[in-house]
Amino acid sequence: MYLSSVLLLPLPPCYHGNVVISEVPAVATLKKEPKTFAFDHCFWSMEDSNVKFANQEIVFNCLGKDILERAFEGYNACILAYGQTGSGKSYSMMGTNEQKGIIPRLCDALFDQIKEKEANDLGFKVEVSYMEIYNEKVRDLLDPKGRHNLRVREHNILGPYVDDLSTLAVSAFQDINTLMSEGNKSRTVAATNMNSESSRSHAVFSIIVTQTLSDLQTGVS
Ligand SMILES: Nc1ncnc2c1ncn2[C@@H]1O[C@H](COP(=O)(O)OP(=O)(O)OP(=O)(O)O)[C@@H](O)[C@H]1O
Repeated sequence: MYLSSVLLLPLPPCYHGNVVISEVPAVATLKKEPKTFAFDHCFWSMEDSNVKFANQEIVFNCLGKDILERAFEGYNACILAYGQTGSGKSYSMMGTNEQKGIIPRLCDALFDQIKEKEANDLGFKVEVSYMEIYNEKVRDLLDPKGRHNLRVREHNILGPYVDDLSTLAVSAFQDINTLMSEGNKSRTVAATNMNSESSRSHAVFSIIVTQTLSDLQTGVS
C-alpha cells in the first residue's frame, strides 16, 4: 500500500491560497461558458486572533486523518499541494517545529496507530522515498551521492516508476524528519520576488506501508 505521495508544485504567480483543493480561473474568457468547480474545504489563515483562523491542526484534521484511515484499509492515497510561489505549500505540508504541517502530523499518527495495531500475527514495515523533478530531470533526495539523473520507466502492471530510487526503512517520525532535512538540503532553491527561499522544483515524498498478517499455526505470512 502506498500511503501518501506529496507533490509540491511551484507555479507562476497567478494563483493564490493556503491549501488549494480546486481553483476557479482568475480570468474567465468571454468566448467560453463560465465553469463551476467543487471543493470540500477552504482555509483562512491570516490572523490567529480571528475565530475563522485555520491552524495546522485544523488543516490536518480536514485533510490528513481520512488519508491515513484509507491507507490502513489498503488504498493508495495522495496529497498534492499546488499554488503560487510563496502561497504556503511547504508551510502547509512540512510547517515548522512549533507549527507542524501535514507530513509530520500524518507520520506521528501513522506510527501511533502502528503501535496500537501491532500484534504477534500483525507486523508493519514503513519505507520512504524522496525525489525532486526539476527541468524534467529526476533526482534522488535521499541519496547523498545521488547527483545523477534517474530514469522514469513503465512497469507493465504497476505503471510508471523511478528506476533506482532509494527507499529507506524507518521506525519513527524522527527518522523521516532526519531524512527529509538531509534531502531538503539538496533541493533546488532560489529567491523569487515573493519568497526568498522558494523551492524551484517539484518534490515527491512517498511513504510505503506494508502490513503482514501471519498465520501463527502454519507460520505462513
Ligand atoms: N498559513 C501560514 N501561516 C504562517 N506563515 C505562513 C503560512 N503560509 C505560508 N507562510 C509563510 O510564508 C512564506 C512562504 O511560504 P512557503 O515557503 O510555504 O511557500 P511555497 O508555496 O512553498 O513557495 P515556493 O513555491 O516559492 O516554494 C514562508 O515564510 C512561510 O512560513
